[in-house]
Amino acid sequence: MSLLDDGAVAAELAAAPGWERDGDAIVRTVELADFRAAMDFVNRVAGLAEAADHHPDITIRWNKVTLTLSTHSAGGLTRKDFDLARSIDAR
Ligand SMILES: C[C@H](O)[C@H](O)[C@H]1CNC2=NC(N)=NC(=O)C2=N1
Repeated sequence: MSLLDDGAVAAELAAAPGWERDGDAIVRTVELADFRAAMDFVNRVAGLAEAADHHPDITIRWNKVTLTLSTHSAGGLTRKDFDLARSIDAR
């Protein structure tokens, strides 16, 4: 999986509202109704991550879930990150 250059990252981000670049990663925080809803969301993300064999870093703070995506094997952002971001956003 090849790294996206800055222009390609900017174009992908423009089509992925809610996601922001943070260095070699993209980050999104989703706010749910409460902790249980946050856990349900995380479990849906887990299913998508396993299906894609691509796994976000996940931080849970009561009703807020922060997802951080980067392709560790490539050392930065690839299509895999944006493909997973889109599939998460479709839920
Ligand atoms: C063997 C397996 O395909 C790799 O370890 C996968 C698993 N999940 C992964 N997730 C992420 N975010 N980056 C990776 O490079 C990665 N590699």
